[in-house]
Amino acid sequence: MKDAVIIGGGLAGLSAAWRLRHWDIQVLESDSKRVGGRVMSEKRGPYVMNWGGHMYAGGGSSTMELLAETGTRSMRIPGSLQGMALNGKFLTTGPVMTYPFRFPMSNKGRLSIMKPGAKLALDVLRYTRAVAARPGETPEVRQQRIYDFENDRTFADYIGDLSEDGKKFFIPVVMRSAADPDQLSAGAGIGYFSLIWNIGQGLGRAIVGGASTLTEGIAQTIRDRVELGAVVDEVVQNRDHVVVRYTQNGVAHEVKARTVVMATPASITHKVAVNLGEDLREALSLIEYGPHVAGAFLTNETKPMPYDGTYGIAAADKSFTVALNQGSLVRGVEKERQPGGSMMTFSPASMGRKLWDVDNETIAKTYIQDLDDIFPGFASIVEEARVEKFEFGSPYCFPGRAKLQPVLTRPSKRVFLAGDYLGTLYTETAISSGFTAAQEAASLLSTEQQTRRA
Ligand SMILES: Cc1cc2nc3c(=O)[nH]c(=O)nc-3n(C[C@H](O)[C@H](O)[C@H](O)COP(=O)(O)OP(=O)(O)OC[C@H]3O[C@@H](n4cnc5c(N)ncnc54)[C@H](O)[C@@H]3O)c2cc1C
Repeated sequence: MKDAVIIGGGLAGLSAAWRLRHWDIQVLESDSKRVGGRVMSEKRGPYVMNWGGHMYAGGGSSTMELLAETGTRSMRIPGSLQGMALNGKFLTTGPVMTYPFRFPMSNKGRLSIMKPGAKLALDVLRYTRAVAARPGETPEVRQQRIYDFENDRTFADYIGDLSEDGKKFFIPVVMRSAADPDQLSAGAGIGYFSLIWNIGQGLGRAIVGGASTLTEGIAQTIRDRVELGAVVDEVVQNRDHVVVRYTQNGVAHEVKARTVVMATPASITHKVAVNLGEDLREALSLIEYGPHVAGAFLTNETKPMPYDGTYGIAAADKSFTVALNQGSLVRGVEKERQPGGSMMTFSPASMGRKLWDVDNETIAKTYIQDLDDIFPGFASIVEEARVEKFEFGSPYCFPGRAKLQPVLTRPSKRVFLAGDYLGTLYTETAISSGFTAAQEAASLLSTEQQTRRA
């Protein structure tokens, strides 16, 4: 019997595995080629091509703890996070509040942005005050308050009708959540503006050598205990052990464990963990994810580019909502501009759904064309391009999500849940929930070990 079986080799599962590595563990990952899940990057010389999570939490976070424990280096993301391309102009500096006056636009268009902009600015202040950490409270209490903020209506209901210019300005920001404005809660939408306008607060670091350095590094440490291509079909919790059934290379397997960490997306956990409490299984079935389609482009320019010095570039009227200059990480440490670069684009929510059935090569061409519209000449410098699709791109906070949180996070017996759907900070939630699940499993294992010895 294993001490712990960890199901899912994404960031949550690997964080749990890392903390449980001194026990007799096994990690079961359905992908037959790689661990990492929605963390996916590949190195190309000094550059990194990236398709998944790219911005990580800083000081005081579980992410920083994991990076320190695993000896993984990170850096503050260099470059502006507030680039924006609209109506043929690219802005990258100055307060975002001044952008409506600096983009080419009719006065009527500008005026139509002012009213929702002012309303949002006030509510961002209210949000920032409401969600600030309070002395003595646990992270769980704060998390519940974040979910509770304006959780009774959608962002579309909150913001009301927007002009065409207003839509270009506000909707791409909200859609980065992987939800459309009529799916996302008003509070989560306001939270996104708080994140963007307060620039980098929360997630502002990058992993040196690419995000997969972290996930592959952990997998390497526990390599003989990671099973790839192992699709878990059923998890049954019993009084003193858990039975895990999985299929690998067409062969059915069964493994017994004292504890299990379920670090799969919520809908898979719902399907597989067949005898968790009914209310918990129902809560799992209600979690919503939006898709992400992501493109990565390695470039071979030999001269400075207009986006040097900018990391995040919001785009309106394009096939992606945001372009992320991965080359910025090299720019931030070089003395002289070196040749080459790396760009990432992504299309969340309905934009991703629109591209879902289009073949990846065509999507890559569309992305390149759109990047070329913003940065003329871009198409001629692309050396390598690849698109990846993520069905469970990101979980998002919808109206009513807040009331599921107590059920999802209540203490369990032997099956402990982990994954980004348990909170609102994506990779940071994945890691912290992995740590919590590992701690609960280790605590039970230690108690039972002492009982057996006694
Ligand atoms: C394009 C994109 C950009 C993003 N950008 C950011 C960002 O900048 N910052 C940020 O913080 N977050 C970002 N995210 C989100 C972030 O990547 C995720 O929050 C995080 O990686 C989730 O980790 P996880 O372990 O919870 O889930 P996953 O990574 O989904 O891991 C779950 C694992 O379970 C495996 N699995 C599924 N079913 C089974 C089964 N039946 N049996 C065994 N294994 C199974 C999967 O293959 C997967 O490896 C982004 C995501 C995408 C797609």
